Amino acid sequence: MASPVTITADECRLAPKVLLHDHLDGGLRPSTVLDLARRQGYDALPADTADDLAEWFATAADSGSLERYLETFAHTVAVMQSAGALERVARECVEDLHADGVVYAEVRFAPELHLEAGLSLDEVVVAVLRGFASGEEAAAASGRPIIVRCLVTAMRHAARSREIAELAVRFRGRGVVGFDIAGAEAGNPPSRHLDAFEYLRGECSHFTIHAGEAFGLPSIHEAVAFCGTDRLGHGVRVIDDIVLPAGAAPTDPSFGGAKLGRVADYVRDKRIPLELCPSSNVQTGAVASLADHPFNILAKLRFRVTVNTDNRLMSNTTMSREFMVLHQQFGYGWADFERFTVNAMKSAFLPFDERLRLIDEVIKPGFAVLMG
Ligand SMILES: O=c1[nH]cnc2c1ncn2[C@H]1C[C@H](O)[C@@H](CO)O1
Ligand SMILES: [Zn+2]
Repeated sequence: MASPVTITADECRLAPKVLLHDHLDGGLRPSTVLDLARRQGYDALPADTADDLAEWFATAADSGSLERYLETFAHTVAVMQSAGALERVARECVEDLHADGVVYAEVRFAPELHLEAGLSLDEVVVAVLRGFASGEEAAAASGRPIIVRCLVTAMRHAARSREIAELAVRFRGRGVVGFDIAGAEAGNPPSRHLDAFEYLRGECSHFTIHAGEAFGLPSIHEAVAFCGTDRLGHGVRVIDDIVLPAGAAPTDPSFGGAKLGRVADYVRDKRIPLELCPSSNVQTGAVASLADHPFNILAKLRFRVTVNTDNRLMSNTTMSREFMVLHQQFGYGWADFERFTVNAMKSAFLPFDERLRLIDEVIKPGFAVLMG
C-alpha cells in the first residue's frame, strides 16, 4: 500500500515521538566511547576513529544472532564503570533523543554490569538518574521539554533479578519507573525469574520482559501467562501463533481471516504492548528482513504495536529513522504514526494523568501540525 503522502526524515524528526525500548549501553555516541576509553586506559576498542567505530558496531551487530549481537556490548559496558562516565552517557542520551524529537522515553540498562570499578548498585542508578535530570533540565531550558525515565534491567543468565527488582522499587518515584530482563533468551526462560516478578507484582510495580525475539512463542507464553508482564520487549515471534488467510501478502490491508492461537489472542485481548524494534529485529535474526517484519500484520490485526530503537549505536538508528524505515516499507502516514505513538504513550510506566497530559497537550497537537 503506497502512502498518500511522502514523509521526509526532517518531518519525522519534528514528530513528537515516544520511545519505550532503548538501552543506555546500546546508545552511546561513538566519539564518547573513544573519549571514555582514552581517559580510562581501555585499549581493547576495535577501531580508533568515531566513524570506524560506528561502522564496526553496526557491522558486528548485524550478525543474525542475538548472542553475537550482544557481544558488542562488552566495549560500551567497559567504558561505563565510573559515576562520571555513567552520568555523561545518560546526559548525552537525553540530548540525542531530544535532538531527534522524542518527547518521552524510558531508557533501560543493567546496573549489575557497572560494578567493576567498585560502584554499588545504588551509586550506579544515582549517577544515571543525575545524567537524565541534567539532560532534561537543558531540554526544558530550550523551550521544548523531554521526559526521560529509567527501567532497571536484570540479566537473564545471571541470578540477581530479585535484587534488581528491589532496586527498582527502592528508586520508584525518583526516576525509575520499572524493571526488565534482557540478555541471551535461549536457555534462559522468563520463569527462572519468577521470584522477582512476584515481588514486583506484590509491590504494584511495573515490568517488561524481553521475550519472543531470539526464542519463540514459549518465551512469550511464559512472560504473559506465568510472569504477568505488563509489556513485551519485542514480542515479535507472536506472529508464530497467527495463521494468515492463504496467499495474504505482508502489505495486505485486511487480515480478517487471520486465525489467532491462544497466546496471540491473549496478548491482543489484554492489550499487552509490543515493543517492536524493526532494525534490531533484522540484525538479531528475529526476522529475516524488513520486508518480512510482521509489524504491519500485527498493526492491521490491532495488536498494541509501538516503534522503538533498541540500540541506537548497534543499529545505527534513531526514532526518526525507524519511522522512515516503516514509512518506506509499509507506506505508513501520519495518522498511523500518531496511532503508534499514542499506543506507546498509553503503555508507558508513567502515572496515568501524566500520560494523558502528554497525549492531549503534546502528541495530538504535534501530529495535527504535521497533518496540516
Ligand atoms: O535486543 C536485546 N535483547 C536482549 N538483550 C539485549 C538487547 N539489547 C540489549 N540487550 C542487553 C545487552 C545490554 O548490556 C543489556 C542492558 O542494557 O541488555
Ligand atoms: Zn532490548
